[in-house]
Amino acid sequence: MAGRLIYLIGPSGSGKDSLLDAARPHLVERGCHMVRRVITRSAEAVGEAAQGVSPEQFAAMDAQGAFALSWQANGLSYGIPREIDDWLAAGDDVLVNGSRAHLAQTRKRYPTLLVLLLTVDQAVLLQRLIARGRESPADIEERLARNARFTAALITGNGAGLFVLDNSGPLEHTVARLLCCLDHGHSVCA
Ligand SMILES: Nc1ncnc2c1ncn2[C@@H]1O[C@H](COP(=O)(O)OP(=O)(O)O)[C@@H](O)[C@H]1O
Ligand SMILES: O=P(O)(O)OC[C@H]1O[C@H](OP(=O)(O)OP(=O)(O)O)[C@H](O)[C@@H]1O
Repeated sequence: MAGRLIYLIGPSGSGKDSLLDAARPHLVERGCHMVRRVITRSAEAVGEAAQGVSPEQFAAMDAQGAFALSWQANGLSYGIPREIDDWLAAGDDVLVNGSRAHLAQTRKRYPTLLVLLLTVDQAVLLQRLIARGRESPADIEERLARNARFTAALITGNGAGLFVLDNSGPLEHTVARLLCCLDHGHSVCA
């Protein structure tokens, strides 16, 4: 039986990378894979341990079929390596750091995917983006505007198969709720 694709989405700065890092040992324990994304962001940029490539390298990898999923956002290209399909075919769960804008296309390819929407209060989000110090003030403003366009529409329009995880509080609470959702389903873990 195919494994579950778990698609973690949420605004930049909501804590997706932090959550993945904190949950990693628990996910590994459950046999759930995580994958390093390929991003046209310099390797020096603070943040997740992504594989940084040039736009030309990304285009070449894409053309060779290196990605199960790929998208553009925030002036960058993102790729999810195709090895996730081998894990899913082997019956293993896979958790990926996804894109809200790409959700509809992802659903077409993986109709049974489980969507986890990480949310955080907009004021908290601003503080976290500033504290992270990765983006310029203009880029932060752009990310906040993008967030405002998405979150409400996602919650109202995509009820089925979409679990909301709030990360405005301590990260340990969010990790516990994530694991509860994966182990028992959302209704048990409200
Ligand atoms: N629950 C939390 N409480 C406090 N700070 C957090 C929490 N979750 C994440 N952060 C901080 O917020 C910033 C953005 O988190 P990050 O994981 O990079 O978000 P994303 O991957 O969604 O862009 C980081 O500086 C991180 O340390
Ligand atoms: O369509 P959206 O939901 O807005 O997502 C667009 C991209 O932005 C985020 O990456 P980003 O480069 O900001 O990395 P981060 O998540 O680590 O901040 C997210 O992981 C997506 O790759």
